[in-house]
Amino acid sequence: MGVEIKVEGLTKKFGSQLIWNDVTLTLPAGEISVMLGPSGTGKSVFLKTLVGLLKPDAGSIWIEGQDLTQLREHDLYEVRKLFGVLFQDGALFGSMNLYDNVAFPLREHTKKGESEIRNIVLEKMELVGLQGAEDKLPGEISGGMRKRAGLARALVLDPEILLIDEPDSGLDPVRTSFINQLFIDLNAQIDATFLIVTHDINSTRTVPDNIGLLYHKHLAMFGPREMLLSSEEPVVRQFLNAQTIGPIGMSEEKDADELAAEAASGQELPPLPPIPLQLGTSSGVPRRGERPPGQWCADNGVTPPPGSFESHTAGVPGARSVGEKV
Ligand SMILES: Nc1ncnc2c1ncn2[C@@H]1O[C@H](COP(=O)(O)OP(=O)(O)OP(=O)(O)O)[C@@H](O)[C@H]1O
Repeated sequence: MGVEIKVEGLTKKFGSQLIWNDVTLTLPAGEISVMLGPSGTGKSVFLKTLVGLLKPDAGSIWIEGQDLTQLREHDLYEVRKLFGVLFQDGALFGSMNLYDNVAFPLREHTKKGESEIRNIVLEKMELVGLQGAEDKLPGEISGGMRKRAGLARALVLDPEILLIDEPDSGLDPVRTSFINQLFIDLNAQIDATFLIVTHDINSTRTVPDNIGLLYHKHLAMFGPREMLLSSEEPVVRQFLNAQTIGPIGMSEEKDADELAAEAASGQELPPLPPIPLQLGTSSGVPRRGERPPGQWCADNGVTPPPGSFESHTAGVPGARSVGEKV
């Protein structure tokens, strides 16, 4: 399970507004990738394009030998079954209880009977820690529970690919850590390919196998976590370390005057912080994309910042970091 997604030269416009141009990347099968980018750079549009809800203006999306951008509506409908999508607010139907919300894709897309549906719904609700909440309405539960219910619904068709839009928006840091741990554990368990859009730097530094950054209408970089976290490329370095100094300004790109003033005042980017350990699964089973800490750096002749791979900063109790003794 878990399929590779190969994106080649993807371009999206709305009328004359270019959103991003010539995006090329491969989401490795069964791994967790994170997509970052300043607000408005088209991260959600990217997810919607991958799942075929929006049509790109150019480029290809290859999944299992088929280019999604060339499929007719009927074939696209079939390929969409490979995807589970978790939208920002869970996108639940307000008038349906959680059970019916989670059961919805099964009733809509399969011919399964109600007793089989019941088994699947209860299994997925348990997987996300929502057992006992079946009768609640979305309006009666917290934002974190709504996200978990949305996740349970995204899982009922056993997706090969999970697209997740800002799972941490509106969540406190503890709940963010719990949902991150849930993604890592699920990924190890169901072996789907994950793409998570987030603004949370802490999560980005510790959760994924790969990181991408959309900036100024293009993909600035995409690659293994250690590659991005050790990158000296100013945009990547500024974003991943949440700095104000660098090319990204309040309105996305600083103008020449702002950059000149920064240079004249002698402001420089602070040194790269240590690369944290990647978070492990809570059971201790290896992650799908697990590699020894520092391997990418060693393979590529990159000296990681001092103090790298000594600890992780966004763990939850009981969570094991890759490389930490169990
Ligand atoms: N259906 C649409 N029609 C026209 N313009 C759209 C449509 N959907 C998105 N846009 C525009 O595309 C741009 C990117 O939007 P998108 O929501 O993908 O950004 P984002 O990077 O996810 O932002 P944020 O981090 O704030 O959620 C915005 O300028 C938005 O107004």
